[in-house]
Amino acid sequence: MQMRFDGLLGFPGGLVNPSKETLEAGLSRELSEELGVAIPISAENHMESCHAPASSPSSSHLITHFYVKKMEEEQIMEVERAAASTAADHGLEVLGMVRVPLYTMKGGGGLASFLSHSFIGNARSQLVDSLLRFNLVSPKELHKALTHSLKIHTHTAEDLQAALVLTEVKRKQF
Ligand SMILES: O=c1[nH]cnc2c1ncn2[C@@H]1O[C@H](COP(=O)(O)OP(=O)(O)O)[C@@H](O)[C@H]1O
Repeated sequence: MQMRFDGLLGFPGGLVNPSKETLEAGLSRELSEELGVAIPISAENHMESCHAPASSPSSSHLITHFYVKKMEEEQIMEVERAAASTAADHGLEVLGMVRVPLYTMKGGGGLASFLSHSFIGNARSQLVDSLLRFNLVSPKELHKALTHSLKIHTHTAEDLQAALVLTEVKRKQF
């Protein structure tokens, strides 16, 4: 996945005008810009399509098309290297590629912690669905990780409150 320009986690991709190019050609183009390498995409890689949640008036008419492509570890490492060195969007639209930890540690580190971050649109559900569909994590493990994520989320809210108090003290000083 990637850290987007807006600080949210999401998948590489972008806007495609279907009257100008096919969805797969558009996705390959976007991947070249964001990952720095050409990755062929075919209709077989298509997983699902749905209306994008209306976060802004312009996004209310968008349909998201989700694709998954399996790659060898060496290919993934090549993508990671290119994404940080040759990708046109690096440091602008994309702040960095991130791997998804597929393990959960006792204290909730790993997948549970990863899933408690903030994601764009329904990217979290797309991730969970893919992990289940490709048997990368068992339903039981995922259930445990998500339950733990909810607990981490509560803790994060408390932590944010504490950080907010810090700014209040500073605000009164200036
Ligand atoms: O990885 C993703 N998963 C699910 N939905 C996404 C993802 N990335 C973007 N979206 C959806 O598409 C909308 C437009 O995304 P964005 O503003 O990032 O467009 P762009 O990537 O073409 O610049 C978002 O509001 C969101 O609903």
